[in-house]
Amino acid sequence: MTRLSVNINKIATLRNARGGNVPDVVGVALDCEKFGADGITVHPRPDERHIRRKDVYDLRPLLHTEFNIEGYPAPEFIDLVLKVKPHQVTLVPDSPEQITSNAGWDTKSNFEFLNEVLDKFNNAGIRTSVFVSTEAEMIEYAAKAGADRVELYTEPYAKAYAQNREAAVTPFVEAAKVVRSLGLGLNAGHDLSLINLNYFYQNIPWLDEVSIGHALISDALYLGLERTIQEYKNCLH
Ligand SMILES: CC(=O)[C@@H](O)[C@H](O)COP(=O)(O)O
Ligand SMILES: NCC(=O)COP(=O)(O)O
Repeated sequence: MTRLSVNINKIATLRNARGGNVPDVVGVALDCEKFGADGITVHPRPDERHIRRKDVYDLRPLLHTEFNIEGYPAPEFIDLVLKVKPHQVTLVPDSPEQITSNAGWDTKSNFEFLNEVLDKFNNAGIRTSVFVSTEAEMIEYAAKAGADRVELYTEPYAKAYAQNREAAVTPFVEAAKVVRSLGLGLNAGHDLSLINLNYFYQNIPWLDEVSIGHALISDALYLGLERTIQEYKNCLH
């Protein structure tokens, strides 16, 4: 079964546009679960432009499904994750000023750093995932550094899908085979949508999890949150 983790960053973006608590980030997360989400993903960025540290603490005791926290492992992030103890932490190589994630880790150059950080989370019993491109060497070094899973950065797939979906998915299928041969779990995310998700899944049915936010929350404006989550789940079988 491939699990759908709903990324609720964009709900926090909307809330932060005004000073109050509308929409209620925790309430929306609980509704995502009620409507069939298998997990909730957040990516607290250092400037708290969407998810705030407080949201992460508020969410933890109330969620019934898997909680995945993504981010760059700066000391404050490591401290937050170790205190909150989510089911999974996903390490992303973003610098603070980035608009959004735009690349996987160079796991070879950052091997010692990743190894040290992964050790901390592994010792705390938190499942670890490392955001990577489809390059086999990057996946191999993520495994050597101690990751339980990798998350394939799917923006290149999403961008190339309209032109030639078979060519778009091929490097991801090859990478997914490498991941499987190394005994790692497999996640994927970034710009997955109702347009491109089912084809990705059909080609890589051993995917453990997809995390989806931007397109899913945008679709919910038209379809409503409950129907949207059901439609994304329908893409995963
Ligand atoms: C790690 C990743 O792929 C991102 O998609 C990210 O979690 C989204 O972050 P923003 O919502 O800040 O663009
Ligand atoms: N890890 C990817 C994620 O959480 C959501 O990415 P996107 O769907 O907002 O592009």
